[in-house]
Amino acid sequence: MTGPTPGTPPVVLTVAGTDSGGAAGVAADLTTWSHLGVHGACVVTAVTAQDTTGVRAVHAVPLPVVAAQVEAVTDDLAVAAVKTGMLGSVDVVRLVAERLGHLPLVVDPVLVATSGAVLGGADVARAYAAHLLPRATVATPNRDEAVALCGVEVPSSELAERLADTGCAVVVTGGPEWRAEGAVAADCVDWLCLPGGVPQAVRHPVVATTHDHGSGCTYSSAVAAGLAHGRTLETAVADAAAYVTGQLRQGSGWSLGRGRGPVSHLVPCVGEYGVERRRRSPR
Ligand SMILES: Nc1ncnc2c1ncn2[C@@H]1O[C@H](COP(=O)(O)OP(=O)(O)O)[C@@H](O)[C@H]1O
Ligand SMILES: Cc1ncc(COP(=O)(O)O)c(N)n1
Repeated sequence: MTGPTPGTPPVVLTVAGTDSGGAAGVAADLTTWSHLGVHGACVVTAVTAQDTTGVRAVHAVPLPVVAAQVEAVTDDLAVAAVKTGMLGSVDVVRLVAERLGHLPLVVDPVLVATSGAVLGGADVARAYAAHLLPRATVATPNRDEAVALCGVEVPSSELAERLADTGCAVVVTGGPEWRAEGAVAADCVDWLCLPGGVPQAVRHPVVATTHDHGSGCTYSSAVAAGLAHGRTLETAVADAAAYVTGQLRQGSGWSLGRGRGPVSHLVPCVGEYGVERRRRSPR
């Protein structure tokens, strides 16, 4: 059997919702992947009418249409990694677990938007814990989502440790903790824990910005790109933090929208922010 032609990019699939404001969801995933040298395929689970101030309406794509998109992609393309964003229903969580759970899988358990809108209820949180986290390579909840998944308010390091007991690696991201403290700390801290391991702090510089809508989607997509390029989880997580920090910095002087503006999805500023534009996979 012959492999792909040299230079052919790995394929990464997002299963996620759309954000009409272009900050989060499928838009964030595909732009991140175009910067990080992977080809992005997309299965749309929900259409949201959303801007920087909130979510006005959600239309769930019917389950058979979600399933047909999954089939169309997997029948034709060699998917190297999958990333999930807003799944929105118990049925879609189960579908992803059944049809895509055998692939390298980054699960961003989207339950609450930056604006506070609920994008997945308690039943969806339970379905993630029961069906999807045990099959994931890594889950990347923010602190609020980790609390919803665990059902307890404990420090982020402990949330990561508890969730890793479901069988996947976990990164509890730290952006909102920093915002809640109301003061500008020097570092953002994400907590990484491997199953059976000890939580490790992944630190990166804080960016003072109100343009952070979509940062969680951007981060988890960057992790999936790293895995698709064959990097270790630790390297993929560190690279993703560097990437999202650069994109947050690039948009920090912007004034887009009346709420929390989009994280920059423009091409990374290579020299200024120290972010490599593209690293070729050694295929
Ligand atoms: N102001 C910030 N400065 C630097 N990094 C940030 C900032 N806000 C979020 N991040 C980083 O962005 C990534 C996504 O985190 P987070 O904002 O918690 O996701 P979500 O959008 O799901 O709430 C994490 O690596 C987090 O540390
Ligand atoms: C369709 C969709 N997917 C994901 C998010 C979460 O992103 P954020 O936490 O930045 O609001 C969102 N708001 N909308």
